[in-house]
Amino acid sequence: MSNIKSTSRRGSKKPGRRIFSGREVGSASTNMTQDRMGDVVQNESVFYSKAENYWKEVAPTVDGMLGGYGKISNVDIDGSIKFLKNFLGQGQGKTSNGCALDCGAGIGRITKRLLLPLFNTVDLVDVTQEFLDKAKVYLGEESKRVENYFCCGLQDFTPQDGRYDVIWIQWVIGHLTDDHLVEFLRRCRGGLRPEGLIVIKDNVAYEGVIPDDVDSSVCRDLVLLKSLVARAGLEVVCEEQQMNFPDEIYQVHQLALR
Ligand SMILES: C[S@@+](CC[C@H](N)C(=O)[O-])C[C@H]1O[C@@H](n2cnc3c(N)ncnc32)[C@H](O)[C@@H]1O
Repeated sequence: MSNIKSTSRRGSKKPGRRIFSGREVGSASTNMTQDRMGDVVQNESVFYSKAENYWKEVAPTVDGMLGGYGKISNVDIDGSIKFLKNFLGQGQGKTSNGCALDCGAGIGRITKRLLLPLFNTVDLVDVTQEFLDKAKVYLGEESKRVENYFCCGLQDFTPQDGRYDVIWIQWVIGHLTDDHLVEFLRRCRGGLRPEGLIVIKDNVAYEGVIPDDVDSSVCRDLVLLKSLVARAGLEVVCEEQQMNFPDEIYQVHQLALR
């Protein structure tokens, strides 16, 4: 979720975004659902610059990060804590609690409530400088355990080799083209420590690729998302749907990748 907004079949919205022009996004009747992202993104540089401009206008608040759905933040974070704790610990196959990377971090909503409580240090990366500036205040005293604020598009970002135990990527993959997402995930593999984990948590379409012209993003179905994950040489080791979100928003899935 580049934002939270409307899905096709049940007319849902995605956290992180409004309903598209006040109507269902990507419903079959609007003829906007596509099979491939290439059909949607015709001009890459326009796709990225439109998204950057969109986010520059968004308030640096939890509600802004979640497209007016700030009320779901607690449920989201609780679900993420439960999911992530399955993998953390000491010993064979367990992921350590050294350093995490928050991708498309925004003001640090996830860093504050999920990552800083579980990891010794956290880095943030986001394309919007204003959000990273706000994060330094929003994270308060605990911001002293943030080592880096990288202002960079994920399509251009390379995590430092072997630095991270967990790379958390939430509500941002829709802002990357298919090829850039695959390449970014490959670079993330290089950024992992032994037994490190990548988590994608995002909106999932029922079928096809649903574009959002307002924030310049897409929502992919699970089949496509998993095919991109596989192209990056990663395996889905656990998958779970986030429950207890409002009915009108997209389904949100969390995928643990190694
Ligand atoms: C829906 S918000 C989600 C923020 C955060 N992940 C959360 O869940 O609270 C999307 C974030 O992605 C960032 N973003 C958009 N396109 C990006 C890109 N290409 N690379 C990195 N960040 C991007 C925006 O600036 C914004 O902070």
